[in-house]
Parts: sequence; structure tokens; C-alpha cells
Amino acid sequence: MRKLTDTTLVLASHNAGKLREISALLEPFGKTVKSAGDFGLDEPEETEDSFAGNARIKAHYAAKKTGLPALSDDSGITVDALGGAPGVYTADWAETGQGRDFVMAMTRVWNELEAAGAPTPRSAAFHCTLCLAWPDGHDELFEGIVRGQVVWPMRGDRGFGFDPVFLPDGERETFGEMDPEMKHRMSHRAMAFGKFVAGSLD
Ligand SMILES: O=c1nc[nH]c2c1ncn2[C@H]1C[C@H](O)[C@@H](COP(=O)(O)OP(=O)(O)OP(=O)(O)O)O1
Ligand SMILES: [Mg+2]
Repeated sequence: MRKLTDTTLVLASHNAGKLREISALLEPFGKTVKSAGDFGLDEPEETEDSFAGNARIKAHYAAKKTGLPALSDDSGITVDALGGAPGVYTADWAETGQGRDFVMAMTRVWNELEAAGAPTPRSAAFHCTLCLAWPDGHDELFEGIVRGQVVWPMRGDRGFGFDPVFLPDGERETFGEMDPEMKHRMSHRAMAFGKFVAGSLD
């Protein structure tokens, strides 16, 4: 596995919530972190049907455009009683044509669970695949999963996306209610990030 010796790393994401979380996780490692937005990069189309496939598209695009190593994050929530939906299409479920509406997307998930008569707890998982890509085309992938359940109504406004309806197993607070420090210890992103640190930084 190739180590990240460069001091500057591009975060290949346009999601403010992810940028905040990954920047916080990277804080102790002394890298200069820039975002795709700092370089004026646009968002490549996420045409793959897997987290890994879309993570690779985003990281390679940013690495090629900037000439720097780039770290992307492709993530989403899979709901068991919905056959794993919305999964890779989590962001698409929030698309309105004029930006994203996650209240709408969370409501759709809950309504579909109700319509299906799904038993409780309504088990689900957040998935995250991080891709570290270099301008020469080499890449490494790191995956993280956290299991939990979808709850209703929405609870908390501290996170982003689907956080207000995700209650991790063994916890009393949703990701939307929880202290961000605590989310950083247990989230899908934190799990994938730990593997990235072990493989590429340490
Ligand atoms: O920790 C999380 N807490 C709540 N919701 C989350 C989380 N992690 C992913 N999610 C949801 C929202 C996000 O919009 C979608 C991923 O879609 P995804 O394409 O990977 O990200 P994105 O389009 O928002 O940003 P970008 O592609 O520029 O990195 O799943
Ligand atoms: Mg995206």
C-alpha cells in the first residue's frame, strides 16, 4: 500500500458536512488540506452503481485536475426493509432540481417503510468508502459501516443529510443529536478513516 508522503491533500467533495468531518479527522496529521471548491473543480457525474466506483470517479477526477493526491468519500444509507435503498442513490433521493432537500428524502424513506409495514426496529446502515487517488492513476480504497435503525420523527440538527433519523446500535441519541466528537468515534466515515490512517498515513 502506497503511503501519503505529500503534505497537501485535496478533499474531493462538495458536501460541507463531509468536509467539516474529514477536516476534523485529519487535524492531528499535519497535512495541508484543500477542498475541491478551493480549486474551482466541478462535480464529476457519479455514474457507477457502487460506493467504491463513485468514490474512485471523484478522487481520480480531483487528482488529475489538481496534480495532487485527492481523497474522496462516497457514502449513503442502506435500509434493510427497502432492499438496501436508497444506498448509492441517497443524495439523488434528496434532489429537487433546485438543490437538495433531506427532509423530503427522510420522509420518503419513512413513508416507504410504513407502506411496506416494515417491523421495528427498522434496521439500516451508513456506508462510507474513501478513495485516495494520485495523479498517476494509483488508488487505495477504505470502507466503513455503522449499523443502526431508522427512527421517526427526526431528531437533532447537529449533523447533516440523514443524521436526524439514524440511531446507531447501542446509542440513545441519533447522529443528529450527538456531539460531533462522538460521531467521529463511531461513524461509517470514522471507521473508513481509521483504515486510511493505518494504511496510508502511519
Ligand atoms: O454521515 C452522514 N450523515 C448523514 N447523511 C450522510 C452521511 N454520509 C452520507 N450521507 C448521505 C447524505 C449525502 O448527501 C449522501 C451521500 O452522497 P454522496 O454522493 O456520497 O455525497 P455528496 O454528493 O453529498 O457529496 P460529494 O459527492 O461531493 O462528496 O448520503
Ligand atoms: Mg455526490
